[in-house]
Amino acid sequence: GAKWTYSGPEGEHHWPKHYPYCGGAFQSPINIQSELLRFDPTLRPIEIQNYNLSPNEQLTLGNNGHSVQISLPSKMHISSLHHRYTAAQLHFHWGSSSRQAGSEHTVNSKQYAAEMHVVHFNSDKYPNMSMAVDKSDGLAVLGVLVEVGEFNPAFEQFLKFINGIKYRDQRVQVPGFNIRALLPARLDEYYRYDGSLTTPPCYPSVLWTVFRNHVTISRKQFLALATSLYSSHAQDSAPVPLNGNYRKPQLADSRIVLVSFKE
Ligand SMILES: NS(=O)(=O)c1cc(-c2ccccc2)cc(-c2ccccc2)c1
Ligand SMILES: [Zn+2]
Repeated sequence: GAKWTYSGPEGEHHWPKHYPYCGGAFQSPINIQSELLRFDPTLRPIEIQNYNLSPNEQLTLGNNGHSVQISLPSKMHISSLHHRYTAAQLHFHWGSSSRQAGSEHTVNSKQYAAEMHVVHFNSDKYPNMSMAVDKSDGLAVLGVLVEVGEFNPAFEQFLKFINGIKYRDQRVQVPGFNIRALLPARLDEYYRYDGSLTTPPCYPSVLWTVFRNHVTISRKQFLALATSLYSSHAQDSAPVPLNGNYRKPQLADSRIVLVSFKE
């Protein structure tokens, strides 16, 4: 589709011109505020299958010009929702070296350094991601808030290859690793709401699960993420740094955010 960016004339305020859903309802991300929360005792712990990948498996690590993403094998899935949601890819949103705040979801207006999204599609009802992406029950995304702190060995499993994908459309193969280790310890504590893709075309097709607990990466790891990549192609004369790739919180309207935990 048409180009879109996170700032300037193709920035998020202009997205609805080419992508009407971006100006519609049920948009993500949102500011998760205490006043919006409602405890829901039916929210079960997230159960994931086959996230522990062998190093013999190869994953594609790529720079799509808007984020760094890792393709995921279809044996990985979420088994605790009403339908099976099969993993497709994971990617990140982050700030910059001068602004260490780049998460999409905020919690009581606190913006974290970065955010990871593990994208899954409803494989019970749709044959592939493309058929699921614009359906109201099509996608389930696991959101993980990332703070700068302790070094994270799991993040290092792909960050160590990031200089191989500096430019748009570059891809490298990396050995599989335990994707579960990228998630917080507790999969039973999370925020839940109906929302959208946070990038164009902004389809309102995402069941959002944002874990209550953040993970940490070291400052050096954050800088690797925030300063290694360009959104421009290798041959482009003017390299455009890739950072600040987060959409700002959208109006929650009358949406309630369900929580799986009491206090
Ligand atoms: N941020 S997100 O989770 O809502 C999201 C989901 C998907 C997505 C991926 C596969 C199937 C369907 C949707 C793609 C992106 C994306 C990020 C950067 C550049 C372009 C697209 C972002
Ligand atoms: Zn995302």
